[in-house]
Amino acid sequence: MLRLLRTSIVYRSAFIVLGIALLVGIFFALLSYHFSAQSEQAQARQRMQASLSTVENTASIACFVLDQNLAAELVRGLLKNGDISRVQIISDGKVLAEADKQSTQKSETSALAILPGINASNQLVHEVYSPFNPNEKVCEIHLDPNLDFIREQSTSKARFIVYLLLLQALAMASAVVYVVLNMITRPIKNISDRLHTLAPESGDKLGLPDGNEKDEIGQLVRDVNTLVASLLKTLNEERTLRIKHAIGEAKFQTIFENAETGIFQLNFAGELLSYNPAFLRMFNLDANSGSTNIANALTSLLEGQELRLHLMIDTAINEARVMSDDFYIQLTSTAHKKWVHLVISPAEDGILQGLVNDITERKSQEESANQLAVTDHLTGLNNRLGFEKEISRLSKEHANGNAAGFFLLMIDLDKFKQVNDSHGHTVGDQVLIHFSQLVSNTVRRSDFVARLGGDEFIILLKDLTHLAKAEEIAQKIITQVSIPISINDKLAVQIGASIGISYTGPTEFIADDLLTQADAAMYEVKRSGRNAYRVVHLGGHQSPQDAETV
Ligand SMILES: Nc1nc2c(ncn2[C@@H]2O[C@H](COP(=O)(O)OP(=O)(O)OP(=O)(O)O)[C@@H](O)[C@H]2O)c(=O)[nH]1
Repeated sequence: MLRLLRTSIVYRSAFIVLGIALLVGIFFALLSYHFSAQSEQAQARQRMQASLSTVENTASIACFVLDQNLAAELVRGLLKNGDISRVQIISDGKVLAEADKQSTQKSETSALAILPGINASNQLVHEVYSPFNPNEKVCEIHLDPNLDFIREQSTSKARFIVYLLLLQALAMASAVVYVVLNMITRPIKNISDRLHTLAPESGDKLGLPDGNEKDEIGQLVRDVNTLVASLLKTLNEERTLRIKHAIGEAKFQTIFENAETGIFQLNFAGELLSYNPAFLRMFNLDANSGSTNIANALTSLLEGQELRLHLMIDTAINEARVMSDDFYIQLTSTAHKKWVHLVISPAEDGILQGLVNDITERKSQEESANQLAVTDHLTGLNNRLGFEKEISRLSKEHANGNAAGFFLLMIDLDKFKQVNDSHGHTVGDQVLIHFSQLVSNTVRRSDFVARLGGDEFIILLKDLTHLAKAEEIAQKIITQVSIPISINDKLAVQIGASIGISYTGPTEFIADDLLTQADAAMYEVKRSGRNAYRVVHLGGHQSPQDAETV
């Protein structure tokens, strides 16, 4: 029952209407019962008065002559009136005649209780006057109302009204049920059933219920159709977007997986969060390398360059910009050094994204080009540019306090012009090549040899503080260069070398002084007869051990 009330508008509305009708009916029944009791009592009094009027004359005579029989007859006659329960005729304080109905006394209390508008005090007392003298009272007639009778009368009237009201309530409830069922519930149920089977994707719409086209239900159906159409449109748009998104994702996934460029994400500590296969290939890693090794691949493989990497990360985060730099990686599995170009940019919160490309080939081409730029094409030694770069590098090393002292030997060949003049430039070239090999074989691999131009050479004897060793090398060169050089086993040419030697200590470094003074020393040798060496005494500068001027 409760479930029906909860789930059915018909039952609920019928129940409510019936309940209200019953309450209203009970209220009006009580009201009508009260008023009908009042009116019944008044009518009873009128009827009693009417009965008295009919016996007025007879009573007057009976009292005047004190005829008890007539009085008794009168009393019986009056008692026939259903509204009267007891009759007394009293003359001069004595009861002339009296009679009552058996049940009157018994039910008086209950009748009083039921009928608040009627009580015993409603006794009707009628004075009777002499038939001959209208001013002479001869007796009184006391009539008690028959309360049971009056109650029955009023009750039956009230019951009739209650029945009528109940009938009306029932009729109203039925009407409400009918109206609600036919005008509200059934159309709504039809709409609901239709909605259950509706296939909006095929363009289905709810039909307008007959007779409801212009009312609220019709409006509801139109609104539902509009809502369904708009939902369908949104669903279609979302589906299209999802498909596009899926296609896009698949494309990007393919690019991500197949790209030759390493793509990765890392956190601010430089730990990898995600990476593509190209990234693993680039760093000679694979799925078996272990997650920790992979996560730390960048920082561990860029050993010695972590500072630059973290500087890139910090700048990318703090200045929100794209940072890039070249790094080399020394892979354990291969002997060769690999060069990578790293691009890092901030992505989402706490995450950076990056690209890494293998630039080993480009780097080696660059290195070849750089090498070519600093190489003397005839002898394969460094050229003037190479020398200048080396001096500049050493200058930085000294500035950082990372350098030891070294000797600079400025060499100019003696009588080389004659070779050219006598045997031609080709022979001169061969002499230059011979000399460069001679010098290269005399010094250590870590020393630096350059041809500044023409027949001018320079040697940097690095990490050397013993002048004796420098002098020994200078002397060795002078000795060896003075041995006639055989050209194609057909010709022997004789040259010599003048050498100026300067020195710089581990801390102080003035490149121009070093070169100028070595040059000056070399010219000094030239002036003094050639084919010898001279050591510059660098006053004010730290002198080499056992320094001396030769
Ligand atoms: N074969 C050849 N000769 C060169 C080259 N570059 C410069 N020369 C020549 O080298 C000579 C160098 O001149 P000098 O140093 O004055 O001649 P030198 O005979 O050695 O004179 P001293 O140094 O005074 O002994 C010149 O004749 C230049 O033309 C080169 O690449 N090949």
